[in-house]
Amino acid sequence: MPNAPSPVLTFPHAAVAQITLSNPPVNALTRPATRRLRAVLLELADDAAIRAVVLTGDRVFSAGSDISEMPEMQDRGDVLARKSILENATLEMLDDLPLPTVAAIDGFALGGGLELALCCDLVVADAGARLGLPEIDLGVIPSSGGSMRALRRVGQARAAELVLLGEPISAETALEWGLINRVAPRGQSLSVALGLAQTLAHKSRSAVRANKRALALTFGESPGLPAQRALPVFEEAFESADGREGVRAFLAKESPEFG
Ligand SMILES: CCCCCCCCCCCCC/C=C/C(=O)SCCNC(=O)CCNC(=O)[C@H](O)C(C)(C)COP(=O)(O)OP(=O)(O)OC[C@H]1O[C@@H](n2cnc3c(N)ncnc32)[C@H](O)[C@@H]1OP(=O)(O)O
Repeated sequence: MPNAPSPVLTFPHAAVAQITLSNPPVNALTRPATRRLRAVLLELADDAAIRAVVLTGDRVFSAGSDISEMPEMQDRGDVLARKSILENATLEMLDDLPLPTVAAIDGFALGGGLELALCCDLVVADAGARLGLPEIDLGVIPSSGGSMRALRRVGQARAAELVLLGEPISAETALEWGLINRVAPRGQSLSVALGLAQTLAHKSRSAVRANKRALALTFGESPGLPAQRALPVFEEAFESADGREGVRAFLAKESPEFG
């Protein structure tokens, strides 16, 4: 998808929209891409012809937030605050979209990439894909509700393993844990996701909305609210000596030396 602004919006089937993260080589999530995703979500929410959405990545899903953007934010709290608010609001928009959403994960979904995928109603991963929340190895935490969304899906013990060990898990383990819905044969996650989206596109629009709202209410509040409460925790870790060391070391391709 040369030159198309990421994420790229296409319409593979009648009533189905496909959003493709496209920022080679790892589809790192940049602030411009976040703003574009917001615009795309607003467009789809108002498009009566669209009845289901698939979110995927070009070749891989995403390695998470663009770490190269981070040093500036660690020096400028105002930029960090704007980024955090923008990202949380964007993920909540995806969470609350009045359309069924399906994530198709190929390669890996790490950090903010997994946080993004977990905002979708259903998640399909390619066999052999890797999913994780490795922010601890940068000296920080998932900042946009990934911990809370993972906790809702897999429970305390396994969510703690994801965020404290920071080690990616396989698609098969993610399915066993209840983090995702389907493991597709290699190379088929997108086609499986599009198949689910076509089925969902034939459901009652109002009943889909009501069922999404009922699921969200079951937990008492949108995952975005605890994420907002956790923002000070994220910002403190992000601006700490270890947060700076984690980002520095990654960009320098060195092992971090945490305090
Ligand atoms: C459409 C946008 C919507 C946005 C919606 C809102 C945003 C939601 C997110 C909000 C989240 C906020 C808090 C979240 C924070 C994070 O996500 S922190 C980042 C977490 N991710 C990681 O720690 C992964 C780091 N990368 C890796 O582990 C590996 O690179 C890999 C992905 C497993 C790939 O490994 P490998 O195949 O060996 O290739 P590499 O050589 O390591 O990498 C290739 C090049 O890509 C660069 N790169 C990799 N990851 C990132 C990254 N996250 N940001 C920026 N750049 C990255 C890497 O440096 C290499 O670059 P070059 O050396 O220049 O080739």
